[in-house]
Order: sequence, then C-alpha cells, then structure tokens
Amino acid sequence: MTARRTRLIVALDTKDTAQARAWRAQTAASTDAVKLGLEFTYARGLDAVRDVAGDRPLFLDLKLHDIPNTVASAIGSLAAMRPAMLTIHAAGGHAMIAAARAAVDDAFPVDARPILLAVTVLTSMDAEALRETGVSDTPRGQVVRLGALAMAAGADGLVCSSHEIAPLRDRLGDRPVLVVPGIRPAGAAAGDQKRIMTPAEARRAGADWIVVGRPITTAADPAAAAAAIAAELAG
Ligand SMILES: O=C(O)c1cc(=O)[nH]c(=O)n1[C@@H]1O[C@H](COP(=O)(O)O)[C@@H](O)[C@H]1O
Repeated sequence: MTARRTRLIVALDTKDTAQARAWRAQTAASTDAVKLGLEFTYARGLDAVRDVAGDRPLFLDLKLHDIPNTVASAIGSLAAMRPAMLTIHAAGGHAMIAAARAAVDDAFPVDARPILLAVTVLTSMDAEALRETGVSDTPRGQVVRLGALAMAAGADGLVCSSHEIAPLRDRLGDRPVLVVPGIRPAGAAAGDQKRIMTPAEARRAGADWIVVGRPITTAADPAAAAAAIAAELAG
C-alpha cells in the first residue's frame, strides 16, 4: 500500500475567480490536481470552473445527493466539464450510486471518464455528530459500511479520513481509489475538521490522494506551503 505515490489535490475554495487562478498558478508545480467545489461553482458557475482548471486535472466536487433520476441527469449536465473526478454522497444509497455509475458511463467517452467518488462520512464529523444523525456506530464503522455499499453499487473510489484507510483496505482491498481530506500539517489549525492527520501520516496510511485547502490557501506563501506538503508526501 505505501508503495503507491500519494498525490496532492489543492482545494481552491473561494468565490473569487482571480484568487482561484492565482492559487492554481502558485501551486501548479507541487500539486497533481485542483479541486473546485460548491463555494466557487455556486458563485461563478461551471464555465468559470472550467476556465480556472485550465489544463490541470479537475476534481469537480459537487457532492451530488438526490434521488437517482436527478443525480443521473445532473451528471449528464456535467459531461462538457471533462472532470477527472466527481463526487456523490454514499448516503444516497445503492440505487442513487448505481444511477450515477450508469450516467458516468453514458455521458462520458470511455477514455475521459471521471473517477466516481462516493463521500462516506464527512471529515468534519466525529462520533457525537454522527450520533446526532441517528447513526450509533463509530465513524470508522459507518465509513466501512458506506464504503462497501458504494463500491458494490459501482463507485470507483471513496472520500474518507486517514483514520479509515486501513479498515477500508482490509474490507475492500486495493480497488477503491481513496481520496483523503482532513489533512493538517503539524501545527496547522484544524478549523472545522475533526478526523485529521498530517500529510506524512496519510501517505503512510496508504492514501492515493490527499486534499488540502486552507493550510495552503491561508498561508502567507501558498506556493511554499504546497511545496512543503509535496515534500512531506515524497518522504
Ligand atoms: O469531498 C471532499 O472533498 C471533502 C469531504 C470531506 O469529508 N471533507 C472535506 O473536507 N472535503 C473537502 O476537502 C476540502 C478540505 O479543505 P480544508 O479543510 O481547507 O483543507 C474542502 O474543500 C472540503 O469540501
């Protein structure tokens, strides 16, 4: 597992197109992909997302979670975006995930299919937050349950925290692409994230990709912050 290279995605979370472009340029040398999500997309629209991503691999993080027909139709609307990765919520259930799978296979040419990622339990949730939603299992138990469900329904990979990589690999083997947010370099503020690890810990745990936003984008020097994380991943 640790033989895989752990790749770095920078989350360009802003409403400002010029800011997103600047972060993209500052981090291009040390990151493998850019993530644009709800904040930027709702503020600026999909054309601006495509424009900011440019020639970088695009993780389009819209976390679709609706009835199967709506999710499938929404994925059809994203075909022109040519994303490298797309997110849906595993909690939408088997039928929704299977509909998303079918829509990806339908809407994208075979050589341009995005990696369909199912978000398991948000990294901002701890056991207590999960209990408030009616789930009495631990985050780890719930991530493995949702991860198995999502992979059986046709997802290519999962979004989870570093804490769940080992139990997911035990249950599901090497097949799921594991994308891991909730990454904090030593000393960085956790903010709203609860299930966190450092970049080096995530690499050792076997993350395929890590997602890092504020530790890069709020740094005095985003280029240096991204380069330091890339160096940590290189070991
Ligand atoms: O799907 C995601 O990317 C995601 C899932 C999750 O469980 N936790 C999570 O933080 N994310 C995203 O990862 C990024 C983390 O940002 P920072 O906390 O600023 O590093 C944000 O863009 C979140 O939307």
